[in-house]
Amino acid sequence: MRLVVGAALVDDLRRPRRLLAARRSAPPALAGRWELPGGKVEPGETPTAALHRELAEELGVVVELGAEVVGPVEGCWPLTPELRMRVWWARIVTGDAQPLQDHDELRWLQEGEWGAVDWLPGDVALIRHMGSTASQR
Ligand SMILES: Nc1nc2c([nH]c(=O)n2[C@H]2C[C@H](O)[C@@H](COP(=O)(O)OP(=O)(O)OP(=O)(O)O)O2)c(=O)[nH]1
Repeated sequence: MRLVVGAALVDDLRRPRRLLAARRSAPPALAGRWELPGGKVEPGETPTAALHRELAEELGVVVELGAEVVGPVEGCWPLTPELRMRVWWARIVTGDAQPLQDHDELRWLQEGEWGAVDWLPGDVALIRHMGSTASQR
């Protein structure tokens, strides 16, 4: 089982309205679908260090992490039989997010429209959960 980390990048950690979605450019089976920026945790790396590294590589940003979006399986969100993801709310503190690596488009989704893009299948339940918790704040 491999651990993936992802960031729910939002405009405001206390009252999230806009969420950043990233469109994958590869591999062909996943290209064109939308995901949270992030990636696999490398051996010897902590999950949050991996997340900061991936966000710098993929988007060119430095972020502040907020609370973890705790998933239903040992705190994780199951993606595939081989992959699980841990997710943190996050806010950009330095930089302007650009699709530098792995993505060909970024989109800030407005409040109430977080489900409006074609998310990877493993993300659908997570995005629905995040939308409902965000709207309760
Ligand atoms: N980053 C990210 N990956 C996701 C999400 N949902 C989802 O199913 N995945 C899957 C897609 C990939 O199979 C896997 C993440 O691997 P990746 O290929 O992005 O990781 P990486 O950048 O570290 O790349 P590599 O080491 O495999 O080259 O998790 C998501 O929301 N964010």
